Parts: sequence; C-alpha cells; structure tokens
Amino acid sequence: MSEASVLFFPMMNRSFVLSSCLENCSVRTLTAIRHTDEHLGIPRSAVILLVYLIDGIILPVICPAILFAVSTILWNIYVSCSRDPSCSLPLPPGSSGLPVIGETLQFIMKGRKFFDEKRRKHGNIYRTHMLGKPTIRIVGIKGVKQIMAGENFRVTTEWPRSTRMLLGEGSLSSSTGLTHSIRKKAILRAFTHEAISSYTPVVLEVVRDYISSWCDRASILGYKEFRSMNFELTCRVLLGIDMDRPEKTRLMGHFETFLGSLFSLPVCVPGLGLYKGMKARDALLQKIEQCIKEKQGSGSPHSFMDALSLMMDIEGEEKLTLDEAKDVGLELLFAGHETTSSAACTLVLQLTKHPKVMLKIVDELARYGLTDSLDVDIPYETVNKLKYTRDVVKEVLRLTPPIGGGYRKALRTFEIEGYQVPKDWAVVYSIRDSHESSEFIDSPEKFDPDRWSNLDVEERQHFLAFGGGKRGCAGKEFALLVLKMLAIELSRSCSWTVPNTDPPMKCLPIPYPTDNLPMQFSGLYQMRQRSLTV
Ligand code: HEM
Repeated sequence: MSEASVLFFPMMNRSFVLSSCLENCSVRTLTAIRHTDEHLGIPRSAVILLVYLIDGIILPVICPAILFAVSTILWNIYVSCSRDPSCSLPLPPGSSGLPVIGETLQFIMKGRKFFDEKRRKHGNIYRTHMLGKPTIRIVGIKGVKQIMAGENFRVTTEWPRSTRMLLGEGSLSSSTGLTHSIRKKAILRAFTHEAISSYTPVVLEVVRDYISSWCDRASILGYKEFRSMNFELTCRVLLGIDMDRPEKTRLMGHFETFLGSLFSLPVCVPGLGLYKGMKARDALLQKIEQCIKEKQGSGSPHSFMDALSLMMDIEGEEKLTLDEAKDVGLELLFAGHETTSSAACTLVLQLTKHPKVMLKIVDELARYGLTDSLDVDIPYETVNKLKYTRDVVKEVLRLTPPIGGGYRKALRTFEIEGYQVPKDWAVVYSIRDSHESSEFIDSPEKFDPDRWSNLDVEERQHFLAFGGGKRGCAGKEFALLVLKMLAIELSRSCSWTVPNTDPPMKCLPIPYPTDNLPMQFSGLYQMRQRSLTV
C-alpha cells in the first residue's frame, strides 16, 4: 500500500502508515514536526502528512519541474537575446525548445510532422532550435527565392564537419565565394546540352540492361536496384569508370560506407563512423585517380567524353588540380545517387497507382515512333520533345522532392517578410513545404502531371526540386534524363507490378520506402502489345 493511501483510507492502520512516512522524513523535518505539534497544537498526523507531501512530492517532483520550467524559460530568453539589437524587426514566431538540445529530439522523433505542426501554428516563417543552432525556417516561393539569391552576401552554405571532411576541400559543396563560382563553372561544362546529348546512348543502354535483368529475375527490390543502377550510371557516364561485377560490388561497398558516415560524429578514431568513412573515401579516390591517370595517358577509351574527362580538359582559371578533380568526382557520385534513386521510387509508385498516366506516356512515345521496336534509338533531342513525359517526372519531383530543403548560415542580419534573421543563425529553406503551400498548385496532394501544361512561365517558377541561384543543382539535366529514360522504358517495354503501393516511408535524409519497394516483372513486351488508347 502506498503512503498516499492515507488520504483515501482513513480507517486503515494509521500508525503503520505514519511510521512508513516518518521513515522517509529527514531529521530536520522530524524536528519541525515535533515543534509544530508542541507549539500550534495541530494534530500530529496532519503535520506528518504535510511534511510527507513536502519531502515526498514537492521536493523530489515539483521542485525539479519548476527548475526545469524556469531553465527552459531562461534558455528561450537567452537564445532570443542573440537577436541583433541594431535591427528593430522582431524575430519570427516560434520557440527554442529545451535548454541546449532545443527542439532536436522532437524533430528526430516526429520527422516531417514536426514541421507540419510548426507551420500550422506559426505560419510560413518561424524559428526553432535544432542540431545545436538557433534556426529560422522559411517556406514559400518569395522567401525561398530571397535566400537563393542571397548566396555569398546574405547566406552561405554550411555542412557539418564530418560531411566536409568526407567530401573534401576540393568539392563544390565545401567551397564558398569565388572558389565556388570558379569550380561550379568547371563542373557545369560537364552538363551542357552537348555533353548530356553524348551521354544519352549510354544512359539508355544501362537502363535497358537493368530492366532486362529485372525481367529475368521476375521479383526485385526496386529501391536497391535503382541505387545500383544509379551507381553504375554515375561511374560509367560521369566518371568514365568501366568495372566488372566484383569490382562494382567492392566499390559499391565502399560507397555505402562513405554515405553512411556523412553525418557521423566529427571524431576520426578507429572504430568510429568517420574513420570508416575516411577509409572508404581513400579507396574511392584511389579508383578515381587511377581512372584520371589512364585517361591522361591514352585519352578517353569511350565513344563519348565522360564528365570527369571534360572537366580535366579545362585550362585557365577553372583548371582543376588532380586533388580537386578527385573530390569533384566523388561529389558527383554522392550528389546524384540518393536523390535520383529516391525519385525513381516515387516515379514507379505513381505510375503503378495511375495506369492512365503510363498509357499517356506510351501514347506520346508512339507519336515519335518510339514504340515500334524494343531497341529503337532515343536521342536526346527526341527525349526533350516528350513534353508529357517531362511533366510526369516534374510532378514526381514536386510531390516528393528528394531534397526537402537547403541549409545555410546567415552571414549578416537581414530582413525576411517583416522579421529579422540574425547574423550567424542557421537558415533552412523548405522545398517540400513550399511546393505544398504554393497558391498555383491546386490539391497539392494529388498526382496530376497535366497541371504543368496549364501553368505559365512565372507560375512554373514554383517548382523548386533542384534548388536555384548560385547553389542550384549542377546535375539537374542529367537527373532529368535518367528519370525520363526510366519512365520511357518502364512504360513502353515491359510489364510490372508493385504489390504494396503505399509502403511505409522514411523521410530522412531523403524519402524512401522502408520495404525497399518489392516489384514483380512479368517480362519484356512484344512491341505494340500495350494498348495505346487511353
Ligand atoms: C532527382 C535528382 C536530384 C535532385 C532532386 C537534386 C536536388 C538538388 C538540390 C535541391 C540542390 C541544392 C541544395 C542546396 O540549395 O543546398 C542540389 C545541389 C547539387 N546537386 Fe543535385 N539533385 C539531383 C541530382 C543530382 C545529380 C544527378 C547530380 C550530379 C551527378 C547532382 C549534383 C549536384 C551538385 C554538385 C550540387 C551542389 C551545387 C552547388 O553547391 O553549387 N544532383 N541538388
């Protein structure tokens, strides 16, 4: 029987209850009981109960709760004090959460729901405290464009230390200011219309080889296969690495370790994530260097110039050193891998749920003579004419953007929609929430590729999946090519199903189905078998 029962069971053996209460009282409180009893004439049992309440509940439970509440209030005041006093604008609404950890735990536990709740409560611009930093989150095209346009003077990119170490000093993501601008120019030379046009036959070949192998196996895990396919595409097309199966398995193993340690503790000690990641990085860089040296010796062995060869050919201020080229190569492997694989999963899920959309793709392909034979050539010029296929891919990226937003640090205090963003605070612009809240997107939860043909040029600016401004995605056109080719080949050449079209999803760091998206293939088509009427 608990001591508190004394309140509810007055008839029980009081001396037993009182003595057990007394056991919990300190000498100081016992003395107080005796004194109160003697001087005030209050019944001893009432005094004991009162003392028990103080000793048993108020001191161990209520006091810490009050202390905790006070420290949380003080923490919120302390964080708010880091606002810029020289700026008269208020901070955005929001909270700094618990002392030191802020709202990080809620963010980790609730995932995207955390942001949905915040937006409902505070609107499009709000503050929080996450991952050790006071943070302002921005939703809506106007604010997001202001952040994108403010690169290098209002904001700058800031990756965690472990990520910077793993990506290397030579990577685009780690560089800022003038170095970033020069390096980006060099990288974009590998993604011109002409360059992508020359990659197209290899992309088509790899996509077809994979689909054919899926048909042979009948049942596959889609997400795993898309990752493997994208790894091969990046290695072959962008880095010019030819590899046999054992070599691919070895490199892919290093790559997975590398990816897994990108956000680890910044302590490089044997056994810890960062150490393993750095070892994997060394192995991948070694392969890239070997590849660069072979190409420098005898030129590109392929019918096309891979992205790395194009970048190595640059002279003048944009010329990359060997170390920079290796880092950039590794970055290309990293930047396109998870993002394109995530988008491929959404594409497959939406095509399965909307067979009419798939038939409309086939209809469009038929108009360009792309349904006549299995191995018909599909040049880049033709891919670019397929407007409906493009809108399907765009709608996939709008509905489930692989990158939810961009992370920046404020270089100076600036204003955003009537609020101040203080210097040194973290700034996060949201792609996903901005897509959802755009006034031009009716029923944002609906998958509707046709919506894009009804929007004018300005309204289409509300599509943010590839970011924008100086830090906009370098591999955008390549990613679009891969996704369109996948949509084309899956629609026109084979028959497949997804048993679970509403799989459980994880959203961090990118959206993916936790069941790895099981898919079942029942074979390649005899061409023209698929009905072309919608
Ligand atoms: C569907 C696929 C993809 C999506 C949705 C995507 C999205 C993005 C976004 C939103 C950013 C800007 C991030 C920020 O503002 O901080 C970005 C940057 C970048 N992306 Fe992509 N990306 C994709 C595929 C690729 C591919 C295939 C490559 C290259 C092979 C690539 C290379 C890069 C690079 C190098 C940057 C950094 C640009 C810079 O810092 O200037 N991406 N991407």
